[in-house]
Amino acid sequence: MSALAVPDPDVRSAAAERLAGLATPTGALGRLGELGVWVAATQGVVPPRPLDNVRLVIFAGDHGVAQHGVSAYPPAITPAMVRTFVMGKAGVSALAAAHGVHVRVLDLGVDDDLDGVPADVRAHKVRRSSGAIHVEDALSADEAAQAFEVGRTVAREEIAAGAQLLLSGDMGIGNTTPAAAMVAAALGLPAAEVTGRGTGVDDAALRHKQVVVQQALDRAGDRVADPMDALTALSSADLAATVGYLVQAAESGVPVLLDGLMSVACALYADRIVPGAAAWFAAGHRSTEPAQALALEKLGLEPVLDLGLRLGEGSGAVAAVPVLRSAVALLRDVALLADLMPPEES
Ligand SMILES: O=C(O)c1ccc[n+]([C@@H]2O[C@H](COP(=O)([O-])O)[C@@H](O)[C@H]2O)c1
Ligand SMILES: Cc1cc2nc[nH]c2cc1C
Repeated sequence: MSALAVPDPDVRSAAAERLAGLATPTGALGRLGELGVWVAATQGVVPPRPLDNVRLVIFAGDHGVAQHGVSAYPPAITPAMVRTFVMGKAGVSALAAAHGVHVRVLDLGVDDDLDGVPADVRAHKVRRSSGAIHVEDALSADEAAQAFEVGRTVAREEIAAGAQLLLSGDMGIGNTTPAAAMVAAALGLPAAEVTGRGTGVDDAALRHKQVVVQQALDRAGDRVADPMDALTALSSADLAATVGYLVQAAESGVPVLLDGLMSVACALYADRIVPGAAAWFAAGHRSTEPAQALALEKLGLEPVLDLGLRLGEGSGAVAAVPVLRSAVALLRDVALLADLMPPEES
């Protein structure tokens, strides 16, 4: 792979200079100022263009581990929610409608034929459910590569549709278990430090979930040193596709707003596969999952929002879109102080 471009450093400097010259007190725009500079650098232009075409892809799949007491909800929720996204009635659908974000949902590994769901949603299925990671690999190496390529292709399609900002979302009962294992494997941490309550498991189920995550890590062993092998052992079709999507966005120089644990765990792997990819990512929100916080820290990303959200679906990323648009509006539309003041007598 050729070296990854970074967001334009000259444009970043020019944007920082414009920010410093706005008719606002120095530093008064706080994070909004920094975000505007980041968007300008990713676009390669000052002032940045308005983010009119923002596109979310929700990667859906089931997880064998969900049959083993790690979630507060049954796997049947996954296909039900895919149908709900298609109807535009999920939590993320309401947010996306409110904020003018285009939503696409893709089945990578839902354990259901999804009869009656539009063909484009079903066209990328890699397999029905992924392996139960504490006892078997999530995927074959070929399936991992196939899912990764689907993610890349989907990102290219979204970019061809004019995406100025891409968002990644997830749907899959049980997916906080593989995502936590992915983060533990990447950071060399034990299960106890990364495992969270997901959809809200009780104390006993949380302890069991920790054991399951540790079994998965022990089973995968040294293979986690290679990121694609780690995805084969510990992820799923939907998560491997998300990694490919994020890699392609970074390689295409399109900025990404990340969501909760699954999105950020996949960003960690995108940055392992293509070092420097994280420069193209911003964190939409802080989820309640400990592994998400650990992965964000490793990536050097500070979340825009901290609302106690743990919905997934891309909801935290969509909720942060108005903040990013605000940042762009300020850097575009505020006068320069120098234009308002008569030149100083020398
Ligand atoms: O985004 C997050 O950080 C997040 C945290 C907890 C739960 N979720 C969502 O809930 C589901 C996974 O939770 P669980 O308990 O089944 O592993 C999945 O559909 C996710 O979208 C998402
Ligand atoms: C209802 C429901 C909606 C979701 N959206 C993302 N994960 C979810 C899990 C459940 C249980």
